[in-house]
Amino acid sequence: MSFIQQLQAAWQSSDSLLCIGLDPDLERFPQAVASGNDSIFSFNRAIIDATHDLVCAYKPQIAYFSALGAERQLEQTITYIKSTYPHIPVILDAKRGDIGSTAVQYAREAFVRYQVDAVTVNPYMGFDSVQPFLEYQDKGVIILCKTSNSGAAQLQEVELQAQAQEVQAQQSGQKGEPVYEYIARLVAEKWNFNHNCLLVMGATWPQQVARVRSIVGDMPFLVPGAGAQGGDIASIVQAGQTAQGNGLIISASRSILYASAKHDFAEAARTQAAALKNAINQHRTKHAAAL
Ligand SMILES: O=c1ccn([C@@H]2O[C@H](COP(=O)(O)O)[C@@H](O)[C@H]2O)c(=O)[nH]1
Repeated sequence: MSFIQQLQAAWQSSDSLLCIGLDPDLERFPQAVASGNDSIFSFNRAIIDATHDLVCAYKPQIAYFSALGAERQLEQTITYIKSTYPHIPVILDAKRGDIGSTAVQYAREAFVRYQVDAVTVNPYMGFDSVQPFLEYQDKGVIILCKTSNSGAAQLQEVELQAQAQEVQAQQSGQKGEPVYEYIARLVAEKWNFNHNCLLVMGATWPQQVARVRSIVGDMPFLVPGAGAQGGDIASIVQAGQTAQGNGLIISASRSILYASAKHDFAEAARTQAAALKNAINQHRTKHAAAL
């Protein structure tokens, strides 16, 4: 089964577009969890068990594990999801991008070592840096397009103009195409030959999400920035959903993981996740509960 098919099945069975980001930060763990062995895995497992019926995906961010030398606990977390809730796709947020020979190793790291279903990739170094990922036809390759952070505008909003037309365009005051739109077009028209590409579109940019939706058709978007970064749920769902009422993997990490710093953290995470799932569904034109 391809990643896109797996995602469609997960959207349908969970009736949810919500993804929970697994960004385990020891300093924010409840004391009883932080002091145990394998505390990162124990924390993640409690969150996963409390929320598995509310999500269409989980998204571990690799830096939170590798910074502590806790790759073993990342493997344990992924294996736990795959063995206990095999219908839930796992997205590794790694934002890899390097020359082709190194990209081959990054793709192996994600898809062979960690066995995840999809990985985030930075397109800045061009096609040869993304190609090794695209060759894993049944895996998802989620390419940064318009990221959720405020600094994203510094590069991704820069307007491009074809050189021959540049002077004419400047004279007429005509605007060029922003970099993020160019990336969206490039991915949709040239890189998606295996039908395994998705785009990262930050929840903090609803206008840009609507614009890119009009360029790439039904290509799914990973939408980080709901929750702690303040992305507006109504605007993002209205801007990004497809005619089928899906097309979005809306991700939140800290607002769910750290809803409580006490012994009831997993229960509090469930309450937050359920509220976010329901808020998203309120703005979907079509979803299972409404049919
Ligand atoms: O554009 C992007 C791409 C990735 N991220 C990642 O998502 C989570 C967001 O965490 P919150 O606590 O929900 O803010 C984090 O792992 C980022 O590395 C992003 O924020 N924006």
